[in-house]
Amino acid sequence: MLTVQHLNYNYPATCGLNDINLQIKAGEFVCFMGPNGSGKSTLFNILSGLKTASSGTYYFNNALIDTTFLKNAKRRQTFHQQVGFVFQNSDVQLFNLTVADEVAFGPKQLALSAAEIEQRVTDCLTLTGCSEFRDRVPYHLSGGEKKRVALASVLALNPSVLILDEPLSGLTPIAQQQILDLLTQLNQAGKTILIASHDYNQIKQCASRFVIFNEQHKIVHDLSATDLMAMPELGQQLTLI
Ligand SMILES: Nc1ncnc2c1ncn2[C@@H]1O[C@H](COP(=O)(O)OP(=O)(O)OP(=O)(O)O)[C@@H](O)[C@H]1O
Repeated sequence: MLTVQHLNYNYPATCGLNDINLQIKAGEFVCFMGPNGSGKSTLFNILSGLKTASSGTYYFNNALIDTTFLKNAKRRQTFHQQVGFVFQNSDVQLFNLTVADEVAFGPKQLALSAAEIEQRVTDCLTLTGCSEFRDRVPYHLSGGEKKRVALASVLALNPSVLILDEPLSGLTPIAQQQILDLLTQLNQAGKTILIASHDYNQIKQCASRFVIFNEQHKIVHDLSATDLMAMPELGQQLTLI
């Protein structure tokens, strides 16, 4: 479904990603871990089409996602429908005056009927437990509520892949568990989930695969949750990241 080959990304003064190779199949739940600045957000920006690689290739469902692909408005829109991105900072993502408008924003770009849009909004707010604050200003919500609204707004496009950049950071344990339960439910319903997290003990309850970066912006481990569980020393290292 997603194939990345020899991918590099260079910021003006520093390396962002260093020869990344990755293949992700539909239905996987993959957790990306690594020290601060190791490249997780940079990779997520590329996988979600917000940046393009400096070199190397990224294929989504056999389409090469490069600047030429992303310049085509129709293809770009279809791609963004299929690959949803929940940003690390919800305030960057939420810009509408009400929660309901926020969730309706994506479907409105798809030329759906008003009834279909309302149905999607209601369904996504229910799924994420946000119905009770549908008329509130997103900016005034708590961190956990904002995160669930951001997720609802992405789900409203019904993407097959969900990419979430540290969705648990800054949330209370209860809010974290709500997000994890929701992601598990979405994965069981067939969504492919890619998540960045610093909390191995928490994420190991739901991820089936772990991709670990090092400080040189390279992938140093790519292994199943089962294989990782058989490596207690590595598991211990991950709890310290
Ligand atoms: N906008 C930017 N301009 C210049 N350098 C950047 C920019 N964004 C990231 N970098 C650099 O690219 C490298 C990878 O950063 P990235 O944000 O992808 O790491 P990360 O693994 O997501 O980190 P964290 O866990 O702290 O979120 C780092 O060296 C970082 O300083």
